[in-house]
Amino acid sequence: MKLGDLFHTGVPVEAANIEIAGLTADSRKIKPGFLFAALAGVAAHGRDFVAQAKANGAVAVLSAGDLNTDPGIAHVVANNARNAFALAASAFYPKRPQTIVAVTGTNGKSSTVDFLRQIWTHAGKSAASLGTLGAIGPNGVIDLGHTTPDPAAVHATLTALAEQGVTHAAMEASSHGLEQHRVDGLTFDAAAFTNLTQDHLDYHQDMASYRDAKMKLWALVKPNGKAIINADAAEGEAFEVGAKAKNLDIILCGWRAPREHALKIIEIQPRPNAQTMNLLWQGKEYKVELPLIGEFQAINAVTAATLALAIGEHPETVFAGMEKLQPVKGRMEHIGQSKTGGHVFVDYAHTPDGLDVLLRAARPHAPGRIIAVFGCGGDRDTDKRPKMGAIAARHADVVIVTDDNPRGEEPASIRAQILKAAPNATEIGDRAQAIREAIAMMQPGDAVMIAGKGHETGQIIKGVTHPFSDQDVARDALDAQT
Ligand SMILES: CC(=O)N[C@H]1[C@@H](OP(=O)(O)OP(=O)(O)OC[C@H]2O[C@@H](n3ccc(=O)[nH]c3=O)[C@H](O)[C@@H]2O)O[C@H](CO)[C@@H](O)[C@@H]1O[C@H](C)C(=O)N[C@@H](C)C(=O)N[C@H](CCC(=O)O)C(=O)O
Ligand SMILES: Nc1ncnc2c1ncn2[C@@H]1O[C@H](COP(=O)(O)OP(=O)(O)OP(=O)(O)O)[C@@H](O)[C@H]1O
Ligand SMILES: N[C@H](CCC[C@H](N)C(=O)O)C(=O)O
Ligand SMILES: [Mg+2]
Repeated sequence: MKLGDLFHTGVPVEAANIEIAGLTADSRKIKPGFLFAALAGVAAHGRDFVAQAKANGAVAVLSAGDLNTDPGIAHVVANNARNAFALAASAFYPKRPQTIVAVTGTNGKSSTVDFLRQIWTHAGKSAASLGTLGAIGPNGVIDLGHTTPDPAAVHATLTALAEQGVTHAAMEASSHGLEQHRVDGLTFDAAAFTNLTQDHLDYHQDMASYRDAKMKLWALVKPNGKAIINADAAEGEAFEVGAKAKNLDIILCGWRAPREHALKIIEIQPRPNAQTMNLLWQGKEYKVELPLIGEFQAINAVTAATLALAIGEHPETVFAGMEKLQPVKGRMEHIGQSKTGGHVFVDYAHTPDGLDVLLRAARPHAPGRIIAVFGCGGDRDTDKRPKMGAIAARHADVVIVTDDNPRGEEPASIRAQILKAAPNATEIGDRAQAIREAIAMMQPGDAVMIAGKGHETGQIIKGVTHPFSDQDVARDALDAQT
């Protein structure tokens, strides 16, 4: 593709015909014939890597006009270089599934897009989900590295999925992704908002900026497209106001949804391995046997179903698909039963609200005690730590504070910040040891809730990822019981 075909403006006339073989914002990924997007970031500025990009074969560079020196290759200048990079990526990778929807919110995105992929697949569609768990399609999983990866990866992956025959894609839109224009260049048929509670205040200045970042999603929905909003969610009303301002067709879902133009939850009856739901859609009540536990997963399944209905799927097909839903890896995942009869679960709760919701969802499965094992990630929002400590102290009977991904921080210091609000908790830094001790102390009716790492297969300590799986450690501990 020619450089002139990638940008509306900013391409020097004499450079318009340069053949572009690929594009990236990472100088280390440049191959001969590539365009390098030199972007200003949090930790570095791409302009410092132009020389490396050229050495690797870059033939053109995109910037916001802030390179400070002449790059010596074709130079495209755009006011908003991140947006221009995303639009160029969408032009470079023009193929995509016919129907694309996005999900934003603090918690529940991965679960919702996974459930939607399953509902679509059940309805006979070739479907994919993209997000924290990778791009999952009929041909397997493509690792994405991020919940919402950079624009080149977003568009390349959608093109790869379209080439596999995928017609329906559901993707997570993280606040970082929206703020950094990672999904610009896409027009969604529908988008959903799950909830907004505290997270990522290390990156967004405050809750208002965090909310504004998520709200950017509405601007990427097609004119008169659908906005699905969880009516029970914190900040749901603000998102309704935002969607109205963009003239979107709002469809609410949840307990507090109205009876019209909404998917309303009438009743949920929890069972040991399932939940019976009564749902109201277009004046008709449907009884759905949802084979999942945890009310939050019922809410996410309802959000996914609303997206499918909004796009025009038949209600009978959608509700039948809900009855076939498989759990999502690392989301209230049942690992096994102890000899004493208690249950062990692995979950990805890594925010105050996530932990609160998880521990309350655990209660019906724990006639005995709830034993919580969790920590907090390093180089992330520090303000979450005491809040999560207090929530664990309030809702769990036994709290073990351990390490999550300490990353560049001192693990003991992260634990101390949690323990300040959970003074009766036990501190066991070694996560495997913490899980083993929790399982060893189980008595009849107890539930062990291992939170924070969910599907993750590694523990990041000082820049090195060590293989680690909560599931494997818990299974080994259960197997080793005498
Ligand atoms: C804060 C943040 O989101 N940072 C992401 C962002 O970095 P940045 O643009 O600030 O880049 P930077 O590191 O300052 O570097 C500036 C520029 O120089 C380039 N560079 C840098 C080094 C080099 O040798 N050559 C080079 O060209 C970089 O590619 C970048 O374009 O863009 C980079 C490239 O895509 C990401 O790797 C990086 O993710 C960091 C590592 C990260 O941890 N991000 C997490 C917090 C994140 O994005 N999470 C969200 C939300 C998760 C959720 O809650 O669901 C996600 O969507 O995954
Ligand atoms: N609807 C919900 N409301 C509150 N908490 C939820 C909800 N759904 C999931 N959670 C909690 O959040 C955790 C993460 O869920 P999930 O992976 O679906 O969210 P996510 O938004 O994709 O997270 P991330 O931002 O890390 O990608 C779950 O393991 C659970 O503890
Ligand atoms: N998307 C989240 C995931 C957090 C997972 C948790 N295990 C941690 O490392 O804090 C983040 O990158 O902030
Ligand atoms: Mg996710």
